Amino acid sequence: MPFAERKGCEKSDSKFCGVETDFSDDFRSLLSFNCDTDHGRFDFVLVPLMNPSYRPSLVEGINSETQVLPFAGSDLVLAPLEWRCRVTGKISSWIDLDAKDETLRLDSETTLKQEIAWAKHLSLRSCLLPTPKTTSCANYARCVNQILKGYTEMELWLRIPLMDSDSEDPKDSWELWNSFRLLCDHDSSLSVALDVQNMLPSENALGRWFGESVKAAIISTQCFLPTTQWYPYLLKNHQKLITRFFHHDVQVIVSGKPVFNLQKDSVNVTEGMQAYLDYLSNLFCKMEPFSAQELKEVIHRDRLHTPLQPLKENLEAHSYEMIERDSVKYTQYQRAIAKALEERVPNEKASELTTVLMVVGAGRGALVRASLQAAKDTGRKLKVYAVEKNPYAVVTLHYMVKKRGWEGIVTIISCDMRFWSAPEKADILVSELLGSFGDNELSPECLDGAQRFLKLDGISIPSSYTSFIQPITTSKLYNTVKSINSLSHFSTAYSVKLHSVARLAPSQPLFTFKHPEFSRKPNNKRYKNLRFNLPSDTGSALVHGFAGYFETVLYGDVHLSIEPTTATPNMFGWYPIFFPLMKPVEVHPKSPIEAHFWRCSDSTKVWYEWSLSLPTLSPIHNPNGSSYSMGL
Ligand SMILES: C[S@@+](CC[C@H](N)C(=O)[O-])C[C@H]1O[C@@H](n2cnc3c(N)ncnc32)[C@H](O)[C@@H]1O
Repeated sequence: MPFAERKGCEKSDSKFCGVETDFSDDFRSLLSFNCDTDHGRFDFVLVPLMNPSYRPSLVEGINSETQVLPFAGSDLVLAPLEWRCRVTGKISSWIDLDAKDETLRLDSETTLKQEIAWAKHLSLRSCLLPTPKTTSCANYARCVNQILKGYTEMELWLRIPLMDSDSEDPKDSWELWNSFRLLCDHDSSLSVALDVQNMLPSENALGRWFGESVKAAIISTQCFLPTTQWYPYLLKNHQKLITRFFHHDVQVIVSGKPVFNLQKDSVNVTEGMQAYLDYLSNLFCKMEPFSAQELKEVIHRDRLHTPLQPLKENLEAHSYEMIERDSVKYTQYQRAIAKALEERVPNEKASELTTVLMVVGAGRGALVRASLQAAKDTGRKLKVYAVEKNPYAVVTLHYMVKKRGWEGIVTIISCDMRFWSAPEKADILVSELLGSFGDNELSPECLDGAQRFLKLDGISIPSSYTSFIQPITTSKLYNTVKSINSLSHFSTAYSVKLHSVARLAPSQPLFTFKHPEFSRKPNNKRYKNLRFNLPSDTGSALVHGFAGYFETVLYGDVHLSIEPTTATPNMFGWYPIFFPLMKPVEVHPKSPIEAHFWRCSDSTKVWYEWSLSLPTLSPIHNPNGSSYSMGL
């Protein structure tokens, strides 16, 4: 029974828990014993499909018609759905396709192909491939790659130890995974099953895996300690790790013999294993339930969206609806406007002076409302111009002004702010033309046009904004872009609610724009190169691209941010932006990443170009905005 359906664990998404078992030729009993009876209630078994003593070279006449391969029972012992949902096939762990011994190598290849063919016959959803014996695993990868290219319905999980603790000279096991998946050209049906042992790598080394395609975590019973009642429990770091796996839809599989809970008289092995499952269920139940907002957003995780272009295209009603739902944004704007009003008009002049405030890009009027509320709260007199170029949003603006009786205070201007001849100058210019990357909805170009009608000592809200970038591992997004099968999609930026990512180094500021900028001729072209160093205990990692964020100073100390370390709490209106790399780049400890970003423009459009110069050179992405640009 999935965790989510267990009593007390009623959460939105179900997580499954499996158990690793030995080979048995009585498959029916094995499954019932581990999944269906009071002895065990696991969701699925990870089990060898073939008798482990089998070696093709030792069997005479294997190809003759009378020879039966030593698989566990016939396909009839389980119903098709049981095979599919309750069994993950474990490919024989003795196989070594890169062995020097030719007989072993050929036996391994034959067995791998036979077992996969059987798993395919049974329509299994997934099979576990044994850990490569060494990093030199080209022949193993070649055979797996042939399988992947021939049959895409089944997932193959490569078993990788989270930490190589056996050898005297421990290697970074991530390298093993990386060699294998590079040889298989990032095939999306190839994933990782991580073996979790007692020793855990550093937090940064662990973090890398959350950007990789990890489908299962196999946790050894040796990781558990006994409570005073001899029930198994995990230490804090293991608890944290397993909870993180739950958050990332990783299936947990318990492996090994039960070590605790053995003092009961009638205890048998599976009752002991049930105690581990109970512990994991409790851990699952202890997770914070999703908030209403998180629940709504789950389906957007790792989904690539085309960033909005509110200047070139008129936003539709549902886009305004989404934008206006984020009440935190408007509260912050209201606070910033209140501050600006108080600074502009001293208390003693509050009843005499009228502040001229222009909301440029007024949309359906939410910032007009926030401005009037700020005026009411501070006791300041206000005259408002609402400038909007989308004629359909203007319809709603008129409706709102009429309904609220604001005709004497609010003037609606249906016009592009860059071309409007204002009848007077403004004290305060309020706008929200910000994209996930700050300037990517062309706020700089629009506000350069609008500052003509701002008084020389006038205030712009926002007063500045800065974009940030950060190198990330995200095999999921990389594979999504790759599946579109066109190089131009690697030269495009996407807005995306990042979930399956590893943030490899702290983000750094990229481009800043300040408003107003009366002192010089506006130049909104930018170029910057940034160096990122991975923390020394991360190990190596693969960079699939850059996550982009923005931070803005609305006024004084009132900020908005989507940069993860300074993010405005409970604000959900913007997802980060993602700049992919055509070819993911391997980064090693102590070798920095050097990224170059350009903001370019011509008379009709603005676009970004990006490239790497370290650790290797990459092509310059999106030259001349050929794949992705923002229309002026
Ligand atoms: C992101 S929406 C924000 C709407 C509203 N201010 C809010 O916060 O709810 C940006 C709005 O600015 C408008 N806009 C963009 N560029 C403009 C321009 N150059 N002149 C006038 N309006 C513009 C768009 O049509 C859109 O309604």
